[in-house]
Amino acid sequence: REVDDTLVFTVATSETDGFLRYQRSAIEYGIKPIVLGLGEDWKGGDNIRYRPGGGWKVNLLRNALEAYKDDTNRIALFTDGYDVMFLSDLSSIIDKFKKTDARILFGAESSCWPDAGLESLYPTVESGKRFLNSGLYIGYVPEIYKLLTYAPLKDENDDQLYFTHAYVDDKLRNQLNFKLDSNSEIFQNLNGALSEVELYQDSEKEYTEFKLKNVVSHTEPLVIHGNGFSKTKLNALGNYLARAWTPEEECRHCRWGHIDLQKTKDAKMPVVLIALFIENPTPFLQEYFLKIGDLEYPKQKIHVLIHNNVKYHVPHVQEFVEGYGSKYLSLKQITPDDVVTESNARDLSLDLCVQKECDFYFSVDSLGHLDNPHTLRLLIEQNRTVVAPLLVRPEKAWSNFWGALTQDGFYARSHDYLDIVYNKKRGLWNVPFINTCYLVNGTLLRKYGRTQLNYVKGNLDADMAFSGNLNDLDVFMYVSNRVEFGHLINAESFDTTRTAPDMYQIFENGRDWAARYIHPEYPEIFNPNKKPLQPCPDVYWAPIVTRQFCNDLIAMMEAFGRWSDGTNEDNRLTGGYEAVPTRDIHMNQVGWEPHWMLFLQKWVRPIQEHIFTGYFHDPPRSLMNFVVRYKPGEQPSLRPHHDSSTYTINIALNEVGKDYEGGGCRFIRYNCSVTDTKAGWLLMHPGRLTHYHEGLLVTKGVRYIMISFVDP
Ligand SMILES: O=C(O)CCC(=O)C(=O)O
Ligand SMILES: [Fe+2]
Repeated sequence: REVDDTLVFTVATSETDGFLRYQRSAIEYGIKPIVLGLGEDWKGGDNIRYRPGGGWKVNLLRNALEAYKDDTNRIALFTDGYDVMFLSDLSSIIDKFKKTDARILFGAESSCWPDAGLESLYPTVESGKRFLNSGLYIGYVPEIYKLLTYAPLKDENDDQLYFTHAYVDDKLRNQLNFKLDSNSEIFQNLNGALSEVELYQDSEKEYTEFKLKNVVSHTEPLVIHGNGFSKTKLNALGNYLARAWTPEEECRHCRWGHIDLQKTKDAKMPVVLIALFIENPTPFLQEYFLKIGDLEYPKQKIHVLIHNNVKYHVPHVQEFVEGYGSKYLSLKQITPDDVVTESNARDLSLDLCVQKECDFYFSVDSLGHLDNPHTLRLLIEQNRTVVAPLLVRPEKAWSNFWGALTQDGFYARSHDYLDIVYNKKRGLWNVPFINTCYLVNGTLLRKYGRTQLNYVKGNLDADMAFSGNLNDLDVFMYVSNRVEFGHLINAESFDTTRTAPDMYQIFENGRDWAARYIHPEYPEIFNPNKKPLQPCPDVYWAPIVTRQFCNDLIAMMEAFGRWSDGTNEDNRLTGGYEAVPTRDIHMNQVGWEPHWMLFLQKWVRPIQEHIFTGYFHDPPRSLMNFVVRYKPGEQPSLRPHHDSSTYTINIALNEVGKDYEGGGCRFIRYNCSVTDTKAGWLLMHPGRLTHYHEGLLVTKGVRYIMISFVDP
């Protein structure tokens, strides 16, 4: 049959990511291209725009067609191999070709290249594109053979120019019945036509798939060519086309090449170099390291390199190195004292990976929290040259990839960016820019030396330089959101001149703040099967914050140090007078009032609503929020009083019996005391009338509590 007799040719010297995509699209539509040049050195010259370009392609094809040159009815289809995808089966392509009545049909484009001087020789067209592109063509073998032999062509000469000369020669064009596919009935060259193409869902077949339509010519092209500067667009379209992603089956190309390591013995697992970069002060760095340490992957297969550029973080790095360092195959540190730039450190880490004969290179910046301990294994199993786990700032549209680029290489939003970031679509996405965390196959590092693959490119930041260089090398960068991998930290307002700076991160990094500072048993108070603890009548008792919270809050106050003097005069208050003074520091004195108010709203108010039912006040109001210090010789107790509050919370910040002796709170009307307070637990009680109370005598050590008079 005609379809079976049709010869499909491409030229590819190596199996680049683009070539694999080409082959997969061919398999999808049952097309079996003959690949010319595989494994050979490229002999087609340095033709960037039409790579792979060059006369060599033509000469290879001529040799391959020699045997068929007299087959009058045999058809041959030629496509480039690195930047092409099939969008349909061969019979549709042949049907459309036959309708053109041409014996040779080339794809068309809007610019006359490489010799713009030939423009005037081109015949005009009724509609569509006027100029020839040599990336895609089809024709009957005898005519194609004549075209390939009409003049001599050197390997390094330009093939497009060669074909153009033939086309603009009226006699030869007519003799060969040589036409251009000006309206993209079959061939869509993307360069210069980016705004003409759209994806659409074709639901006519057995199942829905994404197809391409040209909205200018109203055609549905069957082969697409991401020539020249349009390759990022082809990469974006390629996430859907050729059934890579379908509405029914979602990410079909996720399964291509996927490997399974779940049953692989530890000793057989690939060797990974994990490169950790702390380039700027970063909140929640201890948790970042814990998550690295918790990755479910044999540490005996992991080399670690840490580049820390921040003095403030030296103890955090040290903690990780002491806790985990000896478990890894090796661990190397570049410290702030070494004064190595980010790009240099990153380049060095690639070199180290090669030196260590790594199978994979895994880079994780301090902003990337890998909450999923399987991340490393899952990314290896995905089996791509470069793949990043999607990381997003919680609740924000800020992520570690860009879906599209502007002309000058900066961020542009792609049509599906938000769908991916919000996980409305899950899959594996070929994108032009990634950062923060990614896995690179070690073969890539061995294929390209550090002069080609590195973190330097003009004045660009290291991450943009790396992505730019990968783009230049035609290496695909995938980002995966097949599962949740983790999230991004926001370090924009992190101020390490403060004491306990992470405590101030409740707004920017709320999720991490809560994970570190909210007591893990906080939710228990809402457990319907449990009765809230009530040590005295209408005095409730519940865990709310962690020990770290308590320690950090004390540290903040002690670093500030200006405890009130315990007299009745208090110029911090509007009236300037305090009837029952304590030695204390207010939250607003350490710049922590807004943070505390959010804490009251998010974690204290729900307890109040749960316990004292029917009272609602959201957000809670509180003018008096302070830490009290009791100690013998200063102020060891507090005389009986009412609080000016609807309800009061009183959080113990340190431990009786360890940090101090005595202390506690006595509710006089009930003759009931809470003396076995627990650090991180709050007492909640009404402020007035019934709950007349006093602070009991501290006999030894220092007692700290945190007080708020809510809704005064
Ligand atoms: O020492 C205590 O636990 C009570 C403190 C108190 O009542 C207050 O600061 O208003
Ligand atoms: Fe009080």
